[in-house]
Amino acid sequence: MGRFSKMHGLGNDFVVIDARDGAVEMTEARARAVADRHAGIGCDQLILIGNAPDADVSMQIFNADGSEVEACGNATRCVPLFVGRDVLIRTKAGLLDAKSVDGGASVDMGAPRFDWDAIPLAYPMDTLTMSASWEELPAPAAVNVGNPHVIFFVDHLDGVNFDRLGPLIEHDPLFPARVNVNFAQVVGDDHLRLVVWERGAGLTRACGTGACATAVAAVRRKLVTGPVTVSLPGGDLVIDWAPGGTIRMTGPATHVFDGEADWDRF
Ligand SMILES: N[C@H](CCC[C@H](N)C(=O)O)C(=O)O
Repeated sequence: MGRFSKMHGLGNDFVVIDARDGAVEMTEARARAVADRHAGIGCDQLILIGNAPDADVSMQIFNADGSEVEACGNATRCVPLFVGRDVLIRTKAGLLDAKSVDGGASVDMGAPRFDWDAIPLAYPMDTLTMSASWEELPAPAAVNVGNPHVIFFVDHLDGVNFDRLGPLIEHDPLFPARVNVNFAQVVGDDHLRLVVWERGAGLTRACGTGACATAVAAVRRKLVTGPVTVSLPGGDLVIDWAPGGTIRMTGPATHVFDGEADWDRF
């Protein structure tokens, strides 16, 4: 039997498995089965916390579709709560420093990347204003914050067909690793609204890396000045970034319940 915690960041929910005392073999199929909201435990992402030679813990991230990915902002804020102290976390995207704050955590998410082949895109392109468009959407920006994001700034979020445009863009061949699709509206000089269609998970109530990527793109386009409040359907995050620096994300983290499961049954 293995211990897990059900946790979430603004309603973006996770099954966090403790693999520090014994390895848990995670496959795409097993991650999908655990994440299944009818036949499994149910989550947007499955998080495996293990040991690391160069950090307090390691973190592996699996989307609900089973795909293993490099970064998850909302889950990163849950790790100090899960471990019980401030932690340095080894991830596929690098070392992340996560510190508990009242009701959540503040995380240094590292430096954003903008080169077309770092997003990645299938061919060279300006990533501040991409020479690509989808139906009525304006030309987007693209940012990698450990994982790939494309960001559309629209005048009004109401009326955007997320369920149709999200998967269409997620799977566009311009994005060889697929992409997280961010739909943003500027509501103040330090305030954004954001809805995210997540790669491998679909519409979620919040996306931490999406908030980071969108705030960075908005600062680059001079649409806002930092620190930026990003209002997602599940609540607000504060993102602080200036050109040349790393991204500081601050926001809630919630522990719901603990459980035990026999992972060989999934
Ligand atoms: N769907 C993302 C991973 C989870 C990101 C999100 N839940 C967050 O809080 O950053 C991807 O495939 O890159």
